[in-house]
Amino acid sequence: MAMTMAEKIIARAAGKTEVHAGDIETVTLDYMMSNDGTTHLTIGMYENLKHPRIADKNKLVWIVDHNVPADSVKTAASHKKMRDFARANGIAFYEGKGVCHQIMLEKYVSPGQFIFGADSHTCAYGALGAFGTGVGCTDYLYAMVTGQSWVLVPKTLRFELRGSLPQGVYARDLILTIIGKIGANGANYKAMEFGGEGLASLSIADRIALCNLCVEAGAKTGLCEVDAKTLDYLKAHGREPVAVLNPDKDADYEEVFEIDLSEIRPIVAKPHFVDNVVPAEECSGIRIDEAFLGSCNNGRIEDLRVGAELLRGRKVADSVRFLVVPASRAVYEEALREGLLKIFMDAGAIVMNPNCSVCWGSCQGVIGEGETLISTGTRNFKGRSGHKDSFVYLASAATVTASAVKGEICTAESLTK
Ligand SMILES: CC(C)[C@H](C(=O)O)[C@@H](O)C(=O)O
Ligand code: SF4
Repeated sequence: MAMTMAEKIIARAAGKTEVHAGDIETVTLDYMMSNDGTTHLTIGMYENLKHPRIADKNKLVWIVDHNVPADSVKTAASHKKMRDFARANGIAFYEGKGVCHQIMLEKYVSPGQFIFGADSHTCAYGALGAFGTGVGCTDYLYAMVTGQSWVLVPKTLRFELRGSLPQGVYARDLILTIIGKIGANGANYKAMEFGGEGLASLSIADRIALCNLCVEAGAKTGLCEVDAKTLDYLKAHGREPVAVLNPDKDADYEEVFEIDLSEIRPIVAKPHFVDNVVPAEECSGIRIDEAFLGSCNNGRIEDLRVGAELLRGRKVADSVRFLVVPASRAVYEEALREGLLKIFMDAGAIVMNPNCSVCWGSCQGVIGEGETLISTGTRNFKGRSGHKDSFVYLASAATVTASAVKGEICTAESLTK
């Protein structure tokens, strides 16, 4: 029987020729990523096990990215716990090198893999045709000890993309449009699969932004079909695909959405929910105190190029703190080489070290009572980026940068008019 991408990848991980939505399978993990959000808790549980053991240390990747460099004595202690454990057990360990998902995509993820991350946005790995999904630290611990876990094979929503995005419209606008359409629970425990001729027009950076936010519609994972762009990206990063597992033509989808990319427009998600989306123009004139360009969703070199291009010959408004945070050290170095960081600094932005920054909202750049942030981060929940009585709007790199210049929410198009 025909299979979706999710079914094919799970079948491979389960060592079977066929699985289908609704089956429960035991799977072998290809990688298990964990960050400083919860790893200290995992270690605590591990140390209480009667027979602690690690199934395969080479499959573990631990990354300190949320609160790095440490912002308190408490954080320093939990980082130390993670660092010491990683060293003692030979676990790949990164600290201050970038946001976990960006590092995974640059260095580890390959099509066909089944990957756990102790972080909800692990679904981003579908940009490269891998099944990535977020788990809590108890499930992580089980996988770390046994090398295996279980998965209920999800149903799939298919997104058939046509055409290409208009100039000045980005993958962030596309995924916010989709989330607005299906709602924050619209894909609960389902796979969101992206294909169709329009996919070819989306870069790998676009596909990462697309898959990364699928969890904000409740999805178990996001998946893009593997094509020449995927293989080029892998090659450029020195990797081969593990298995190209594109869906069968007559696979069984719960629903198929036809999306004409040329109809997508700049979108803003208003406080305090990601599916609270409106055309960006409807937010015009809302005063902002801070703007953030970064995160695992939009902190790649492509996003920094968009921001820097808009800032050429312009200044950040006096009333705005504009935080620019490359998603990884590789992105930072590339931005440095291309002269983008100089453009940001000359315009008055604050360029910071690669980390989750104010997307996470407990490290740096947090906003105060009554303040408003426009952000390329992933979430705008109440208190997400600072005080419980503050406001977070989500938008593309272009809308965020244009708003930083104007001091109020505006589209890049309105700035250049
Ligand atoms: C800290 C981590 C567990 C959390 C997540 O699971 O996503 C964070 O990265 C987030 O974006 O809210
Ligand atoms: S950048 Fe934001 S969404 Fe991504 S891992 Fe960090 S806190 Fe989570």
